[in-house]
Amino acid sequence: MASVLDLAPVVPVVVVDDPSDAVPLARALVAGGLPAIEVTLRTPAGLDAIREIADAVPDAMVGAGTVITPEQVRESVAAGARFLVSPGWTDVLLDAMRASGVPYLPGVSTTSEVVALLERGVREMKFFPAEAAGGTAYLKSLYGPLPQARFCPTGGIGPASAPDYLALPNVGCVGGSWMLPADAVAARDWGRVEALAREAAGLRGSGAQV
Ligand SMILES: O=C(O)C(=O)C[C@H](O)[C@H](O)COP(=O)(O)O
Repeated sequence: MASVLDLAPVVPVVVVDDPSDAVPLARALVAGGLPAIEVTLRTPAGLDAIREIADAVPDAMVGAGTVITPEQVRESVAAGARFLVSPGWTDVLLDAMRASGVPYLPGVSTTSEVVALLERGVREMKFFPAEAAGGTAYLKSLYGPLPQARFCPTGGIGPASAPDYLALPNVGCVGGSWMLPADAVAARDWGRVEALAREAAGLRGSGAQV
């Protein structure tokens, strides 16, 4: 199964309020070079947005974020989600994600959660909330004892800090919403979203960090 961490260096995290924004927004992200898109289920429009992007933007790889129940796992996959991301995990949620047939990233923020996932055979995780939970320093510290765990840090990351995360050997990609500023989305300024996506797609690791 393809790894979510290797889809793209930057995964935009999208909160859709108006379902009619979903397709133009996804087109702008894809045009800017960010094809892997996490649409959160935080808003009621989330599932419809996934469905519309899956149907109308074939070059996008749309996934579902904020997945916290087995029902949301099933609904997301039925709507066309090609990967699943959760902010945290339980065994119930993990079982449903495993059974979904699509790649998934359970969320962690502590060492014990990482160890518990490794114990269950899962090596790829979301690190959330990245900045608040310790940022790059925390991930560097985890790499010593737990080099087999790989992460997609998300939460509070922007264009200035993303290269520092991407330079870490245990980071496959970063997630974030910085290329979707609320005022640009409200104004339906898809050109600005595309330009910010292009900048984000050009970000790479800033050099060896460990
Ligand atoms: O909705 C979820 O499932 C989450 O886990 C939270 C999001 O991934 C982050 O809130 C995005 O982070 P920002 O780039 O700080 O906006």
